[in-house]
Amino acid sequence: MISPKTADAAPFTPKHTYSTGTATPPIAQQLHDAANGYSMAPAIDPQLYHHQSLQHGFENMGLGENTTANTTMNAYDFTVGAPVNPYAQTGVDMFYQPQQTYQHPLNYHLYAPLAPYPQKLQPFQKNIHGFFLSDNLREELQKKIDATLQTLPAVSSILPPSIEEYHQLVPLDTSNQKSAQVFGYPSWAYKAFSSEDGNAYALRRLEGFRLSNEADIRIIQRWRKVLSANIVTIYDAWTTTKFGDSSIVFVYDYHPLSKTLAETHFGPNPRYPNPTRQHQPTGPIVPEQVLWSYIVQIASALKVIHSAGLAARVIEPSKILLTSKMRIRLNCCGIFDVIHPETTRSQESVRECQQEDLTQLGRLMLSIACNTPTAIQYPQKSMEYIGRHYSIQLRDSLYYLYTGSTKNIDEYVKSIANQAFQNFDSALHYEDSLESALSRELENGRLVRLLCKFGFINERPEYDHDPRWSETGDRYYLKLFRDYVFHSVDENNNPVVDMAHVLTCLNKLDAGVDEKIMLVSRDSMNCFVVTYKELKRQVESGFQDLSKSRR
Ligand SMILES: Nc1ncnc2c1ncn2[C@@H]1O[C@H](COP(=O)(O)OP(=O)(O)OP(=O)(O)O)[C@@H](O)[C@H]1O
Repeated sequence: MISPKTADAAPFTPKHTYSTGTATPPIAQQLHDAANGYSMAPAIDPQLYHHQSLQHGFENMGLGENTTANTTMNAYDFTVGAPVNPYAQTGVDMFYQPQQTYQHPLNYHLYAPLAPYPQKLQPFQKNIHGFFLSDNLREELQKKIDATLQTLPAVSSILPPSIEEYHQLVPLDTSNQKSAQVFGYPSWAYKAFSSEDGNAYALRRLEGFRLSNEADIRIIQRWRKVLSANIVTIYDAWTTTKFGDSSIVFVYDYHPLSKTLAETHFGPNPRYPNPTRQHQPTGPIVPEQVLWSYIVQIASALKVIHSAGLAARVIEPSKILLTSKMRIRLNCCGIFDVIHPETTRSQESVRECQQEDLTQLGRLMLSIACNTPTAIQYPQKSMEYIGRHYSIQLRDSLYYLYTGSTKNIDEYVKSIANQAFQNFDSALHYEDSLESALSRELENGRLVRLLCKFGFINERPEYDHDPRWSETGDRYYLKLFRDYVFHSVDENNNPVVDMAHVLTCLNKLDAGVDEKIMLVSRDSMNCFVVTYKELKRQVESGFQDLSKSRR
């Protein structure tokens, strides 16, 4: 449960800043403040500013301790964040803005969207997507959370309630027909929660496996250190009899809602359906860009694995996970090294396995490009097909791989460097769009806290007889402000449901800006001109009063 104290978080107090580089406000601003009857906010002390603004972030999260004016931390103690003047040594720094002229603190009530801008809008236009995550991304993330938290009480009678530190097992397999094709043992995948850290993990169980030598499992310690964005990280392995047989279980990161490449390309609902459903290559359906992206990502994983003196040995369509948009990861790494330890005992056999990884990569990509898992059985036809529909670079690259002509991963990575750069560029574009999406959510947590305070204060029955809330009382504005924000009507008396208006008003209230608004009484007989600053003061004092009466 979130403590009600969270709403107690220190309010956001922007300070006046002026670009003259001095602490004195411009005359126009002084007149404006005087006319409004407000005293000046304290001038910025550069010694304090940086620390305060950092601290402010924590306070706003309801986590911080109060800062005091005696803080002695020097803003320039922070090497990161202090701007560097590139002209300082050359004597041509007159065009370089000194630090004091930056407008600090930032105007938190203003939204400044980050590129890329999907739609061109006029400066005064805003749409709801400018404030929140896109529906698609939100839905995807929410579904992932749902899948992570899902439990299946119905299976609790079939599966053990816990194994080692893991409990609440949920089967991940999409069918209960198990083949032993890949590992030689039927394998099962489960999601489970760890009681040590509360996180979800994927457990991979090989049914009927007996470990003959305890030392064989130690290789997992080496695999734990193999970290790559294209590998599902492994954590642990142990044998167990809790399933009613002798099984071995491997613990991996859980990636909710992932699909294997087999499910994606050859499953019942393939992403690029083969129109004839025959084991023959068909039309150029999988875009070449997708193929290169897979190749580059798998090559990147292999580079890390081979550099660690290991071999992947699971370049199989059913053992590669598509964990989000165009993101693939090698799954089940390390299992073969435990169940067939003989192949890891000499450098020569490891090298053979590494060579086999490259051949398997060629076979895998051949089958995906030809849209059929059996493409490798017709190498001639498949290559002709690829030659007809894809670039020469792709055709040659696959040919060298699956025929075993590529000597090692380093050589291969060099040969696909141009594709790796393209892939890198796409990844950076995607990162930009995610960062832009993140910035839209930035202020929303703050607004929720403000709304909570507002909810605590407004329309409390015990205020009914409080003179401060009566039509002549000083809190009356808050009531009218609530009407102004949420209950406006248009000229035809229809409700105005405008999220942008609500968010803009709340942001200005939170920042306590000097802007004035006109509030009209419910009977339209009176109107009041009041600043957000004044309203903010009233929200704070209303909330403080409530908090005091709580104690
Ligand atoms: N680490 C993981 N995180 C999330 N989901 C996973 C993870 N590992 C596997 N899965 C999911 O579990 C399901 C079963 O995976 P599995 O590797 O057993 O595939 P399979 O097609 O059943 O292969 P096989 O026939 O070899 O068992 C797949 O849908 C896969 O996406």
